[in-house]
Amino acid sequence: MGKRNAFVKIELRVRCERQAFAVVEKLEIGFKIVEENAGQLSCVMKFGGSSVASADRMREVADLILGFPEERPVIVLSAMGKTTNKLLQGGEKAVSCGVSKVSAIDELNVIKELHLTTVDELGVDRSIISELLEELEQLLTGIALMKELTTRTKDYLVSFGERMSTRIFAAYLNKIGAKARQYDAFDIGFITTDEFTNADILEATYPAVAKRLHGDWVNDPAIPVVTGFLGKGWKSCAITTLGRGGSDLTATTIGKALGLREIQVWKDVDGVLTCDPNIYPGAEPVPYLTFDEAAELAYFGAQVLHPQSMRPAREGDIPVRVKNSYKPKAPGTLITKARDMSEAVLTSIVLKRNVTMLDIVSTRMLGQFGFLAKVFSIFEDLGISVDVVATSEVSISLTLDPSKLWSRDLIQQELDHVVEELEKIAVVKLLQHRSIISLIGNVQRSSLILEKDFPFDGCSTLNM
Ligand SMILES: Nc1ncnc2c1ncn2[C@@H]1O[C@H](COP(=O)(O)OP(=O)(O)O)[C@@H](O)[C@H]1O
Ligand SMILES: N[C@@H](CC(=O)OP(=O)(O)O)C(=O)O
Repeated sequence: MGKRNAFVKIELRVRCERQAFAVVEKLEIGFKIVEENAGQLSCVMKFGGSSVASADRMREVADLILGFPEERPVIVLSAMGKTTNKLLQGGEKAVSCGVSKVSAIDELNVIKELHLTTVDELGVDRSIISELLEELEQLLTGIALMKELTTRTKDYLVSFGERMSTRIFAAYLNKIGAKARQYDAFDIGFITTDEFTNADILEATYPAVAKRLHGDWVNDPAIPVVTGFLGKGWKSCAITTLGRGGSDLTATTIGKALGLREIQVWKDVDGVLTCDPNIYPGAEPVPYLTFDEAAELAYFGAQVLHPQSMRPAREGDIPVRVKNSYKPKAPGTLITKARDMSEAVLTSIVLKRNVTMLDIVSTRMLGQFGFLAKVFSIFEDLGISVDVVATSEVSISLTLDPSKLWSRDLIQQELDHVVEELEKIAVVKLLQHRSIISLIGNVQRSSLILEKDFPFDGCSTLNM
């Protein structure tokens, strides 16, 4: 089958969104085409908000990228600094401030100031973001008029951060003579579920993104600068986001889509550390991790990586390197499929806060079968995912996974509903605002880890 025909077929499938993710064999054609041309775009470099927080930082990041002339990277950027938080805070204020006060919202003015100053300091044209800034103010006015901020509107609102940072950075690269092209992820095939604020990437994304980025590169090579964090809902066709920190997932998705050699995520720390440096400043970099370890770590609360971001990298078997954009020479952390575990004992300690716990006890079920099945079918019916579970014959203690919700807190209404349903079969105790401390270590040596961390006098040696 000719290359062109193959792409036409894939495009038809992508357009027909309802069927798109069911046609796995078509994806293979897409990957083969990319493989034929391997060696062109070589890696992904993702820079988080702290790495592109100002004009100076953008200059440094540009120097860093151009300091690897042998690479032909795809660049993925987050919003500048704390822009996403500011957009959300601005949106919340707009709900209650009244239409006439929108232009005075502090957060709107801070965002305008930051982006216009950056544009001016980098010497690029203000016109690349002026329309977006106007559209942002109009959106906030719309929110003020409606007096509501839905999750769909939230996603549209926060998209301005990445849409502006990528436009500014691509314009700057062009200005200094490194030909670059800006892309909005939602326009190049990032197709997601319609779960606003926490959408999942659908399979149809991979061939669509590969086709667009690879096709443009072959026709007219220019460094692609892609918005992290954003997608397009497959039913709604509206802008979606991949959950907080979702630009890591954008990067690994592009890495897999194009079958690239390496995915680099550049942060403001020396890689993945032994624990959160905000809790223990003595945390040290972990040189090597497996995809599974990194996924566990992210899932159980290490803010450094998006919980879903390891999946595409693992599926594509593409190494992920976590590096410090402030200290590019630091070795960082290399995440791969396997590593030498012979010396590994305890790799990292992770804290997950604001966890909701349920103690479910039913003595009526003693000696009966089906208790666990009944409990879990309630969670299934209510669409709530369970995190950690400990069971005995008549009781279950479990924690609920808050990661599917923007605020990382289950909303009270949902909890009341769960408890109401469970109380039909058991006595239920709800414990909120708990924490989980997870030890990510070598499972083969778990007894040694427990012996060292929890000596039998009952005193934990954990120092957190
Ligand atoms: N185990 C950990 N290792 C490294 N950083 C961690 C860890 N746990 C929490 N962090 C925090 O994660 C931050 C980096 O993640 P994030 O802010 O999402 O980066 P970026 O915005 O640059 O992508 C660090 O500044 C650090 O404060
Ligand atoms: N800007 C988004 C997406 C993101 O990935 O950001 P960062 O890379 O700065 O964590 C957020 O703040 O969630």
